[in-house]
Amino acid sequence: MTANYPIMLRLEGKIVVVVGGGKVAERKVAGLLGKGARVHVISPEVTEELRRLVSEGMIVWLQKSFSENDMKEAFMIFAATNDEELNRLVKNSASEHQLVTVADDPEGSDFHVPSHLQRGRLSIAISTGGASPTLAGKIRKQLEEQFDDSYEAYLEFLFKTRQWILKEVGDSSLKRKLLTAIVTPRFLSNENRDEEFRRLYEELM
Ligand SMILES: C[C@@]1(CC(=O)O)C2=NC(=C\c3[nH]c(c(CCC(=O)O)c3CC(=O)O)Cc3[nH]c(c(CC(=O)O)c3CCC(=O)O)/C=C3\N/C(=C\2)[C@@H](CCC(=O)O)[C@]3(C)CC(=O)O)/[C@H]1CCC(=O)O
Ligand SMILES: NC(=O)c1ccc[n+]([C@@H]2O[C@H](COP(=O)([O-])OP(=O)(O)OC[C@H]3O[C@@H](n4cnc5c(N)ncnc54)[C@H](O)[C@@H]3O)[C@@H](O)[C@H]2O)c1
Repeated sequence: MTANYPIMLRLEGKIVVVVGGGKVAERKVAGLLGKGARVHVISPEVTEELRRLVSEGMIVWLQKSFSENDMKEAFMIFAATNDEELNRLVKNSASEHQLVTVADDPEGSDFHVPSHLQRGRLSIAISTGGASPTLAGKIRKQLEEQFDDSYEAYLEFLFKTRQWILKEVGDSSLKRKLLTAIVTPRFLSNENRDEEFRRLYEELM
């Protein structure tokens, strides 16, 4: 088996085409919301939830059967109909430069959607390479407990404080000590991180 290459994609302004409007399409669309993508759903029928998103202007629905022209501008394509042959046609109609995932053919897909959890700037993705999406979901739930909501504020502190250290601290040994110290329990579970950082800085200076 050839290993997959994991990346975090930025979809701002990109057109993402979802062919099919059923339960799977609905889940994939849910994962795309808030990522800046322009989502186009191509399907004669869509679920109630997808209709709601259309009426709120969150996604565009082309109420029709799939044709090749529908995906000319697409950066990324989800073939998610309940028709195996049609899903394969979608894959074969795409250019080599378009990323296509086929809902019922992991081996024939360019990428898989991983299970995912987000805590502000922290993003954790889990993939089983198509072996068991259920296991991926189970691991996500375990990680959601380990990395709880408090990580969002902690990551903001790390971001801001790291930027400050990189800009203000010239001495490379002190810089390394500070960057290591902020990633310890002393800062993870602390209400007054900024104050604690000032104390640490004075200790190490
Ligand atoms: C992670 C997640 C993301 C998302 O969908 O956003 C996701 N599937 C999720 C759930 C889920 N999917 C299925 C079940 C029913 C139980 C079961 O079959 O296990 C459940 C469980 C549920 O519903 O809870 C059925 C299923 N899935 C695929 C097939 C086709 C096949 O295997 O041939 C079939 C059989 C269809 C049939 O019955 O014929 C294929 C794919 N599903 C993937 C992703 C990609 C591989 C990811 C990986 O392996 O890591 C891949 C390859 C392609 C892709 O879609 O990108 C999301 C978990 C969210 C979470 O809980 O966090
Ligand atoms: N990848 C995954 O995570 C995953 C999970 C479960 C199931 N699946 C597979 O995904 C497929 C879809 O499952 P589902 O539960 O969403 O099915 P569904 O029956 O709920 O939806 C199918 C959708 O395809 C649309 N469709 C049918 N013909 C079309 C055409 N010619 N052009 C455009 N749209 C068309 C229908 O209107 C409908 O909206 C199945 O093959 C299933 O095996 C994948």
